[in-house]
Amino acid sequence: MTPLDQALDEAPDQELEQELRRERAHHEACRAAQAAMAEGAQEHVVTGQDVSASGADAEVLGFELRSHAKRLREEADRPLFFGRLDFGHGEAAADHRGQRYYIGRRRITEEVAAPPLVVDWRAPVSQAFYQASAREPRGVEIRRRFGWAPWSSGAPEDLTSLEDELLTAARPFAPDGRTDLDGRTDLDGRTDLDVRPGPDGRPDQAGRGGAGGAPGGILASEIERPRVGPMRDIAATIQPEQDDLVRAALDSSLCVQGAPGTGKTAVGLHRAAYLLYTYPQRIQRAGLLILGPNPAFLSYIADVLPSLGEFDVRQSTVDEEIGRHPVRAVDSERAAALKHDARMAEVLRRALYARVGGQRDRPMRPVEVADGSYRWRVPVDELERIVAEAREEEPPYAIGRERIRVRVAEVLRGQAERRAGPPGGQWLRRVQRSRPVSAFVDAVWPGVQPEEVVAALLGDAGELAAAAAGVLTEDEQRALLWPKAPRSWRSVRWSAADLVLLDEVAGLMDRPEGYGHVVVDEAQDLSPMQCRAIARRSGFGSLTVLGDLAQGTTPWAARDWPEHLAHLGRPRTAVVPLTTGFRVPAAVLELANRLLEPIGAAVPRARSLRRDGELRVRRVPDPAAPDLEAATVQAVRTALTREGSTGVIAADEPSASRLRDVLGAAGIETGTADDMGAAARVTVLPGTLAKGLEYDHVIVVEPAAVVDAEERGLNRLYVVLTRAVSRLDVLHHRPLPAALTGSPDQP
Ligand SMILES: Nc1ncnc2c1ncn2[C@@H]1O[C@H](COP(=O)(O)OP(=O)(O)OP(=O)(O)O)[C@@H](O)[C@H]1O
Repeated sequence: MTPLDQALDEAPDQELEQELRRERAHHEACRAAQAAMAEGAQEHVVTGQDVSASGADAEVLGFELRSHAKRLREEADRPLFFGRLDFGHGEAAADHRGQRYYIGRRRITEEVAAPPLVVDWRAPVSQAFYQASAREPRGVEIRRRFGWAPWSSGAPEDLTSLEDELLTAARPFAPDGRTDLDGRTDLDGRTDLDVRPGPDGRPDQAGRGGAGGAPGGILASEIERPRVGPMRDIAATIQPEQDDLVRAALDSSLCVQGAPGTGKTAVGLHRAAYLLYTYPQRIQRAGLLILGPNPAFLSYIADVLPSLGEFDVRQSTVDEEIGRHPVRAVDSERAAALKHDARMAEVLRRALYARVGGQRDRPMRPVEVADGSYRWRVPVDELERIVAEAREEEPPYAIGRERIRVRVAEVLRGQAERRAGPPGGQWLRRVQRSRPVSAFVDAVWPGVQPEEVVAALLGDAGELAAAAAGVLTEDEQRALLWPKAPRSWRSVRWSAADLVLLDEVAGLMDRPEGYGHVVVDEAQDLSPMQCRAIARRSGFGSLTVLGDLAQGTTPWAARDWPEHLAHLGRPRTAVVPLTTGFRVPAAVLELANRLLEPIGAAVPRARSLRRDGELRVRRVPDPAAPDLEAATVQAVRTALTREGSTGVIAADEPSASRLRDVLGAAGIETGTADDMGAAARVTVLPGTLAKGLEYDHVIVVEPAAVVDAEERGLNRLYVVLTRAVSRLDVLHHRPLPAALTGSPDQP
């Protein structure tokens, strides 16, 4: 029994009604304050435009204030809080003794200096809302959760229920955890509901790891609500072990190994919002980047941060980040795998630095600079020393060039100084840029483009052999070589994997400006070379790495975290498991978990919080359907009789588009994975795009074809089967993959 059920059981209805009325009144007050805040922001827009110093300033300031005002207005009809904390009077309550706080997505105040009507969920005091338990109440007497009628933009919010957990009891609980304590609480004379500690009378239900037990009523209905459209935030129901990750300090990098549906993506996004709130200066200066696997996934998660009040976060894919050129060529599987191999980093480094020192057939000559009636001269042995030293220091390539220039000029300055006293800064700059010095720099440390280096390497067997000696076998070198050298590096048609190589070389030349924090989702799928590209972009910042080794589907997917984290430049990062599943119902998870052994990934299994799911496995033809297409139409029609979204997942794009046609012919409107905004309730997608997404009802068509479609087909099937929130239909004509039926209790 949930606390609310219990409360309803024992508290007279009118008492609950009265309490709801009081809370609605508080919400009205918050609403009014929020409207005033929005109005204030609007006034700032006007004054901001008037007072700013220049036209350009006015434009920037005006834009920012306008967007802030607009955001506040847009949030106007959303419930403004989801929780409440009533602190007790004991020592543990510290500064919050006797205080009551409402917790919401945004801070709301009547005036700047007044205590807030609603505290931001990310504020330090709000942490108790997520972490306090009967075992460790953190000074909290009552934690209240609010249940709102499903909210949709434009409709007024409606508070329909509330649920209290009594964390500090007046008398000790009985040894079996049950108690007949009344727990009557009277805070400020405002709360007079009879509430008993925890569901089942168990005081520690809300204890740490509470997510492993049966969730309470409001949490359960949040987890089990039907899904429609894009992903939503979980600020109201973050679980303690998720909260630990969300609130980890900015300086520490994290790696989360989490089974499907354990909330990795949700944790990553809420962590981003937390960091922006907690370290505004550091993060806003350096920026925060969220990396996802593909545009369909990015459009699925796009609304979460804005709904938490954060609009200025870059959400992108690795391919987009390193996309210096459009992709206009396709590699063989072998060549692509080699280009993504970590050994390429060394080959490229050698290829670039092979240019340093000048050409062997052209001996070095002294550098001579004319200066009025003088002629200054740097002899060859000195020049050789300068180049050797700079090379040994291994600076980024572009900096190496400047170092040579400065040091040669320095020798010349010494000579001039001995003759005529210290020359000025202008003299030095002129010498540094003089033609003989520049010609020397160009000869011994030539300026190059990354494209030039990569094209020369892949287009010339001799150059590749020199750079890859002892690193790649001859056979591997042959697989990498282009069939014919391009006429110029400017005309090369680059493949996706070539862009990774170009980024590596660009990174050797200049360190890219890094982000303050990068959240990397589906990180198991990155290649070592992609990991290096991310490491370069987070040099002085930290990383949140989210993934699941069992869901690795690329040819280069990670098989263990420590090695992968080393490629990401964070070798000693702790790997934290998440195992409580919030998406996939137990019956479905049990089926999917059968794949874990044949997949061979050493990962902890998920335990589902959901008991409500349905799983149907149907072999076609059967009396009701002559083939898979007819069975799919039937399954979709049944799915449409229920609430929520439906995803039809086929092995590849040709089969998905055929199913789209068949469903269209049957009068069923369908959408594709990347049009989140579309009205269609049915999405048809290939297995390759299913990663990270979820649908209430999933229909998997021909699992054996999913397995056959690619090298890591079993991993792909594991991903595909774990997309279902409530119901999974498996339709097959071919026998099911043995890995699924292997266990005695066949589906
Ligand atoms: N604490 C929570 N309260 C309510 N819902 C939650 C909670 N944690 C996760 N969820 C929901 O569970 C679902 C799965 O979460 P999410 O997509 O973040 O999992 P994931 O680990 O990234 O899954 P996958 O590996 O399959 O991509 C989402 O709908 C998310 O909103």
